[in-house]
Amino acid sequence: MHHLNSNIIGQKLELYNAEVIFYPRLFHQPESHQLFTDLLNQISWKHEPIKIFGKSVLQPRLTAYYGTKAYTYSGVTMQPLPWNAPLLQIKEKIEPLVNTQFNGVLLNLYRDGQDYMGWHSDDEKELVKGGAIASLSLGETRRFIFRRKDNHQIKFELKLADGDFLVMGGDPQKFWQHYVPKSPKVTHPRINLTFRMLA
Ligand SMILES: O=C(O)CCC(=O)C(=O)O
Ligand SMILES: [Fe+2]
Repeated sequence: MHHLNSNIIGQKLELYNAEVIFYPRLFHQPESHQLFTDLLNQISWKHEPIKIFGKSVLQPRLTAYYGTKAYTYSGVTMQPLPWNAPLLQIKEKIEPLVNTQFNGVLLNLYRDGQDYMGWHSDDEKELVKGGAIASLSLGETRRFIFRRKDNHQIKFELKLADGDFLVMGGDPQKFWQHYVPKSPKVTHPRINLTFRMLA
């Protein structure tokens, strides 16, 4: 059990050398549903390319980036759009909980189970070292899997459902990667937001 600056209690996950705290259903209905709809309508969703081994490839999901600092992610520099109302609504709830201030948020829209995110660590050099990454999931439940970088057989799986909140602190990105696999049976969309602190 982990107690952070409020009476909301999260579960600390037992991941080697990582500080990952899970808050199931931090947001619930009707607020989570209202946020999902507002984000779907008010975020400027784009189908953007990334660079893989120097080649430009469309990402298998829609994305957006908001905040106050530019962010280079998978070889592409994103200029932030200014915070909007639903993002501020979320930011104001999570910042006291995580006891930190975020200046950027990356949004992913998984339109259905064909959309996914490949294995990666969030270790871009412009992220503040040791800064937490705070992830909120809305809409459809999707699998979220960690694996150790030094032994890909060691895995840890979560199902991230509507309103679930996950804080990756300490240095999980150094020892672990994570991904959101395809889920062919899923037909409904999911939105994920990862709040970040950029130097
Ligand atoms: O959709 C998710 O839960 C993960 C998103 C993620 O890993 C990222 O944006 O870096
Ligand atoms: Fe990530």
